[in-house]
Amino acid sequence: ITEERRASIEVTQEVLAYHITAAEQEIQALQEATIPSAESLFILDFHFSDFGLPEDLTTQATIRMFLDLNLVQDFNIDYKNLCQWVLTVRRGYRNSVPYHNWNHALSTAQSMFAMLMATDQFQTIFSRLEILALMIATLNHDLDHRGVSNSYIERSQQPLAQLYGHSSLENHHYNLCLFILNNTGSQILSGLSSEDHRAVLHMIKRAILATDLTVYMERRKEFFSLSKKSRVNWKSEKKRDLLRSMLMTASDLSAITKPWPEQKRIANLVAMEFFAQGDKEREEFKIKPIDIMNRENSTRLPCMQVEYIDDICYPLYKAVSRLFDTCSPLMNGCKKNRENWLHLAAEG
Ligand SMILES: CCCOc1ccc(S(=O)(=O)N2CCN(C)CC2)cc1-c1nc(CC)cc(=O)[nH]1
Repeated sequence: ITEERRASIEVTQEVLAYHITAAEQEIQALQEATIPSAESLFILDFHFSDFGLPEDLTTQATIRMFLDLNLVQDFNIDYKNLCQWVLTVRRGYRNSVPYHNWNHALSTAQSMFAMLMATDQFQTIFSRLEILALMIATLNHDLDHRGVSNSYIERSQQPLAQLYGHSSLENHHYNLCLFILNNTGSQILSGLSSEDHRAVLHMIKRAILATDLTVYMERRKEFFSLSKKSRVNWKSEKKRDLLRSMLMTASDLSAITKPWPEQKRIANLVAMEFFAQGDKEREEFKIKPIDIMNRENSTRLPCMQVEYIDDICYPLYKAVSRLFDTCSPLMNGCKKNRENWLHLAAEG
């Protein structure tokens, strides 16, 4: 694309970065708040739901995760910068989008937190830097999501498609993540050596790009065969990169593992977003939207969910549980929801 096109998109990102920087008194309030314990916030539970959690407690829960993973002291993170960073990341999400909003980001980060805290092996497999990268990546992985898929963006020739080509959304999410990390007042990585700083940014980028489902589908075969081995040598960076990517997807899709009332509620938000995109495609491109985005197919939603579980979700949770049995609640929750959706599909 032309230079001025690139420049104008960069300006848009600058303007966006300015608008999402948190307000001073908000930072003050979070900084002075007494952060509740992980137990009182239920953030150690695989069945955690942030439904009904007041906004200010969602940011406090995020701080609690960083504190309990010892990331604040391990990386000398300035506490005020951490507060500003969390509030700015939260503002980076669009609350006008039904599903891909701050609640999804928090839930994704909490699923990663629950897996890391439940599984002693992760404490030995992953370095402190890798754990920092996973927590930053889960919170930032859908920043500024517009509620439409890559294919829509690429088809509508939106600036993001011209700027990034494929995985356009995930590249945008990473670029905003980088913007916020470089923003004065939210530079939580300023205490890292330049070598650690470069390494953690590389891992954050890899982790955010891994949340593109097409990337997951390409790489999962190798992970599934790893999961059938009796022992895995996680010393290899390549294997750990693959594991980090798979755990990103397991966290990203974790709504499918939640107790039925929560899964039902979330699925309706996902459907709202998909159907809204379908409506846009119908009027903008005069095309019939694909099945899952076609509002007329809402009766087919239960069997779409069964397919989604069989094709995308369950195989992943089965492989993760085979390697790390402490994560089996995710597989069991997913299996239970398959029965729930199948029951609804049968009612028809
Ligand atoms: C609930 C409304 C219908 O929801 C779906 C319908 C179909 C499929 S799909 O597996 O066929 N497939 C996925 C990859 N796309 C590129 C093509 C379509 C997935 C979902 C779904 N996705 C998410 C993740 C956002 C969460 C969720 O609960 N359900």
